Amino acid sequence: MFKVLVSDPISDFGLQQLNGAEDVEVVKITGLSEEELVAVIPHYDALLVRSQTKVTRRIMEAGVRLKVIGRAGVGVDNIDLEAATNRGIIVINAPDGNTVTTCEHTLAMMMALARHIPQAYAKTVAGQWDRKSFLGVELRNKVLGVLGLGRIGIEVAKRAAAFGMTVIGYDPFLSEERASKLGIKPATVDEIVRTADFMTVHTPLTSETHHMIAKPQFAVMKRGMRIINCARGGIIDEAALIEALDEGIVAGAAFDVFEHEPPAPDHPFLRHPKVIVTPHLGASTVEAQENVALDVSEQVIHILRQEPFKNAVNMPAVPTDLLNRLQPCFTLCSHLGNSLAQMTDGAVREVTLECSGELADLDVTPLIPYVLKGILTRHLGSEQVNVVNAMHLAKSRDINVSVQKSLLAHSPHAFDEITIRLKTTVEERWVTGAVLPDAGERIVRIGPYPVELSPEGHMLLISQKDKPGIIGRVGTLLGDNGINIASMQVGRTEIGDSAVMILKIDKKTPESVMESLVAIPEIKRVREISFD
Ligand SMILES: NC(=O)c1ccc[n+]([C@@H]2O[C@H](COP(=O)([O-])OP(=O)(O)OC[C@H]3O[C@@H](n4cnc5c(N)ncnc54)[C@H](O)[C@@H]3O)[C@@H](O)[C@H]2O)c1
Ligand SMILES: O=C(O)CC[C@@H](O)C(=O)O
Repeated sequence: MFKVLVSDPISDFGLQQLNGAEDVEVVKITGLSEEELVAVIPHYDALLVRSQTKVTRRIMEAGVRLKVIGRAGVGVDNIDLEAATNRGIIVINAPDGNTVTTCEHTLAMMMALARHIPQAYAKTVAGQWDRKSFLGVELRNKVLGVLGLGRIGIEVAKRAAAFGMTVIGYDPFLSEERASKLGIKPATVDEIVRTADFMTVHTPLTSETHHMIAKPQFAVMKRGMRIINCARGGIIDEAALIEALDEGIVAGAAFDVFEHEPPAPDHPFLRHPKVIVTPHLGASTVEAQENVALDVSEQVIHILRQEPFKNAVNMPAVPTDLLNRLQPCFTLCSHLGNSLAQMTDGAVREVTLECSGELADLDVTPLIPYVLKGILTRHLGSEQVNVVNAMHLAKSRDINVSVQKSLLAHSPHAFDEITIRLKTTVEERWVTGAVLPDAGERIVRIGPYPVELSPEGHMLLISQKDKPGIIGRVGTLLGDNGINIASMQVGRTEIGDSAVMILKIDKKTPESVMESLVAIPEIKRVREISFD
């Protein structure tokens, strides 16, 4: 039974799939301190959060069973991603579910700012009929500058056009072509601050976007600018903004997010007459909360059941079509990597993935973590290595990883082949595998020797001279020691040259038997290979 802890308020409707799963137990405990989370987390396989819970390294270190952290929303700045990756914990988010909701909140803030709605409301309900203090401005014919044209920024730009606004924008990943299709005029940050009437930010908070709008930008800003931030506190320098408001450079600001949340009671935004605020409500609609909860619940179940999943933040994104195409090869890659590591001596220096057949024309890099997981498990143990941290572990050990097109441009067979080459400090070896249409996973070559092996159980891999009588001697030796041979294959390249003998055996071979096998003069090397 998998245990899932939900530590922030998350839509019950959205959690129904988790609640209904027979193999999952969901526990909801909100408002826990770090200390309290550290105490309870060892019992859980998954943790589901919104933005309140800060998932620290300490919590992850205590989470000995923790496999996945699900963020019901977009931003993962409340999760220590590096710690998660190091510990092999998958972090997933729900990037699409709250896009429109947050875009609509941004527009609501922009209109409230243009027409002083919160200030006018406060005065009206306080009994004052003040029609003079709240002269607003129209959005029509104004220039809106959008910083960050991802999911939310683009939705904002589309709707702003309907108000008759001219939209200019900056995003390092926005091509001229896409911008023109969306009716957005590309501009630099400098051009935006100098020319826009309204400006809204929709970037993540990164070292690059931190204080992206600060003193130097306010110094050249168009007078009367109105600024909206429904993305992340810290993108706009709060102290510099207050100065710019007081100097009359900025006419008003609408903030949903703060550098520190919740802001201190004496935060200047909370009493500035030109600032309107909401308490991080951008994603707070029934629809968005259901969407994000449904998304993360579904993915968490997939991850716990070891099924293919999407939206991992600490793993490269793979398009669904490609994922479906590569998915049958994932375990094969782990098995190939694992068997190769067991047959190779020395410290791993280089790993190469070569594919033939249809695979040769695809981006097969998503297979690499599976190969590395198989290889590294031999030395680091299966508890320490998984597909999330395998790349990180390889990098930190200076292992060079590459993908090459197979020298055989096309597979000699009707199926795709995957070859893994491993170079260590002392030797280079390679194995080839395939997922056969009728038989499933198979190792089809060990080095140059053709074989057909299902990667399971225990095998003895014996390198020998191709001479008569050796098979009999090996069989007798194993039989005398009570080791049953389930099947045997022999591979050779040329008669009388070197050959390999692979014996599937029912149990592990004692060290003394291994020594006796190596003592047979024609046998060059013996390796036992076990699959979990
Ligand atoms: N207030 C809320 O409740 C709420 C809700 C949802 C999302 N958000 C936040 O809104 C922001 C945007 O979310 P999204 O879903 O659109 O994300 P997104 O990833 O789709 O878009 C972010 C865009 O920012 C761009 N970007 C990155 N660095 C930039 C830079 N230096 N200059 C200009 N552009 C840059 C990226 O290229 C990307 O296109 C995030 O910070 C997210 O956490 C807030
Ligand atoms: O959980 C929330 O309400 C905030 C969500 C928002 O900040 C996000 O990044 O998705």
